[in-house]
Amino acid sequence: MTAKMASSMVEHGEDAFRKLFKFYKRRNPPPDFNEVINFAKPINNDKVFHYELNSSPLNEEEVSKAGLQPVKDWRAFALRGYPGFIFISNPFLPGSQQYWAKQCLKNYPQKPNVCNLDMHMAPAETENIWEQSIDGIQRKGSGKREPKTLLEKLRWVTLGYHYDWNSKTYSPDHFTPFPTELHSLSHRVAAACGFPGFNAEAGILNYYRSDSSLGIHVDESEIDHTRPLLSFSFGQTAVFLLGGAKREDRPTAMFMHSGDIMVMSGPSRLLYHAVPCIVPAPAGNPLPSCLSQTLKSEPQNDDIIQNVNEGDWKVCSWYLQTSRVNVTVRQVLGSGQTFPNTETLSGAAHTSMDSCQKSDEEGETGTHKKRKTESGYERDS
Ligand SMILES: O=C(O)CCC(=O)C(=O)O
Ligand SMILES: [Fe+2]
Repeated sequence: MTAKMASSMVEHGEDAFRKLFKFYKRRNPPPDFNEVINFAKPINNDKVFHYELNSSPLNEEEVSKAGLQPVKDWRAFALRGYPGFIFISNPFLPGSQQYWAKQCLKNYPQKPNVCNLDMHMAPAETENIWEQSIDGIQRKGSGKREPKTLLEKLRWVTLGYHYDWNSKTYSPDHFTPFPTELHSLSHRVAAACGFPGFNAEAGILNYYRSDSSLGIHVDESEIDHTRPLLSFSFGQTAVFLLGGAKREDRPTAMFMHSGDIMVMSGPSRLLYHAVPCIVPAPAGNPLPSCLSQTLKSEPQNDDIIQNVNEGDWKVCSWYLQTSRVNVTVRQVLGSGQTFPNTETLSGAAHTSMDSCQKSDEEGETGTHKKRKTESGYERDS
């Protein structure tokens, strides 16, 4: 292929990744999801194989405190051609996803964490996103058109080292404590996947409404790429596209359901990926059944998982009937590593900014891109 052909393909959005991204993003008529790998169903795909996890570094009690089944019962998969990529099909204990979903919707958007609303609202106005939204949500049943609540306007939240969407860097000057319970969950999942000592230092929560998408990108801002990137999803199902080391490589499509965990490590740590769409919920079944389950036994005081009260769950389940929350957890620095000096950082930022702008979906109105704006990695909603 000539360079001219390649650049014309990019201009017209015709490379394999863009083509598939647009295919799944289309709403009318809805796309055919036949080719999308569904890890929740018996696998009949040559690309997929069972992945053996290592349950020995963890005891059952430890994982159950975080709301996870014993590691030996997890259904973990790998994909041929993607070494280091691990997909764990909902390893959560019945009822425990409610706790994690509530943390994502009620607690993690709270200060000192940073969210998209902070970009154009005064700190006092984004102090109580949850409380401010409750009244509006309760009025919604009245039939009158109510304005969008802050919860519905939430697009992203950052934790720990707060990712700077403009410079595409983390900085030691912009750090707040990483939530301890999410650190514990991540540490345990990473250990089961062969990464003991994982240190959760940065988190990005993405809030997807039914028409949201996330553009093609690579997560390369972390300083140490030998540590895995973990991803947890709650709520509606998404189509996830996992591409190659080159932006235009043809991706593999898979469903990410509520409770699923993805680990991108080794050679897969720096692969291009995207979320072209949220899959419409089946008629009459707006909430995935794993989110309607309740805990089998009363949580103990030293458990991470706690009961979610009825009022809080009412709000969460209303929101999740039309939304998906994804949490990615990252270790930014290797052990003993420190941040490079600012000079080096700003140089690196320029390079990645340029490549990102070239590679994004021009003409896709508002698709959520890795070049983050106030509204997220540029999304549709
Ligand atoms: O929502 C997802 O599944 C992916 C999120 C993601 O790629 C990111 O936050 O970098
Ligand atoms: Fe990502």
